[in-house]
Amino acid sequence: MTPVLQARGLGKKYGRRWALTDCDLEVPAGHVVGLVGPNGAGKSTLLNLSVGMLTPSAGSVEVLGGPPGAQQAKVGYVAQDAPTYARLSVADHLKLGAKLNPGWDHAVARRIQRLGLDPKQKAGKLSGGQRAQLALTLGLAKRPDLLILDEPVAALDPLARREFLQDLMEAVAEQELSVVLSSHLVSDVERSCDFVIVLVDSRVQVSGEIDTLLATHFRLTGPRRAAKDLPGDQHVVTESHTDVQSTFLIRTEKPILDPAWTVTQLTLEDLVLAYMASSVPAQPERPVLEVQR
Ligand SMILES: Nc1ncnc2c1ncn2[C@@H]1O[C@H](COP(=O)(O)OP(=O)(O)OP(=O)(O)O)[C@@H](O)[C@H]1O
Repeated sequence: MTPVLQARGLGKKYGRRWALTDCDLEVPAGHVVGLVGPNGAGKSTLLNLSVGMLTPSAGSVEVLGGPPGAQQAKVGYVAQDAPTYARLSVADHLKLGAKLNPGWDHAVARRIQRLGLDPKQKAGKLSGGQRAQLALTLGLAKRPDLLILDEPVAALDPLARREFLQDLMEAVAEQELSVVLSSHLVSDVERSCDFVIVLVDSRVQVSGEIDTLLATHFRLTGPRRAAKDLPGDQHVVTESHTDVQSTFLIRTEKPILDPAWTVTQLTLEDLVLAYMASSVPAQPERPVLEVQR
């Protein structure tokens, strides 16, 4: 099956600064993909490259098997600022969407009603969260094969955020939709995604199906030992030591046989934070990934 998103050596620089570097990715169809990373990591840059709003400075990206922008009817994109037409009413947006998109889902009006949005209200007069709801609803109603959402729930209140992510998961199950959504909240990704891409400081640190990643990453705690003395199949993501004890977060496909270790399973949050910590030395002022429940 054609991957919905495939990047090879993809990079983008603004002036002299790389916002995305050496990005190799393959995202299979049928997933809700969480693109997670702190502010300024390069998430929007990757998404904008994927929809053809930016051109790469290096490498290439394919969307649904073709160049970005070639299959506009099949790709839905909601940018970070939830763009809408300020002077058009909510109802006008639905009419316009129906005219422009052959596969338009006319049941969308019910969702607008459920959200309590007044069809006569001009989009410019909606609150930030309401505007985001409108933009996301239009994105879903287009019934694309791939929906790309940049920080889709950032402006929503906690209940609306939960409901939207639930709607998204239902749409994926019903419409054979694939979704790539960016977030700096691990909890959003934990709740709604089954595939994760961790992007830190312009580089993809790890990507894959969440179940597979959690089944191959472990925390080992035991008597002090150097990383070089671990078996070759155990890739160290992070390590910390006291005088007598070592803790490693490792990735391995093989069973851990050494009885000296206490082996602990990781949560997604543990895994994401470990890859973030492994990417750069700690700096007090650097932005951190929010963990919010
Ligand atoms: N148009 C631009 N011109 C110059 N630099 C830019 C531009 N857009 C983004 N950048 C820089 O590229 C880097 C990555 O930005 P990007 O917006 O992709 O990050 P992000 O992960 O989406 O961040 P956030 O979570 O804050 O939205 C940042 O250092 C940012 O300052």
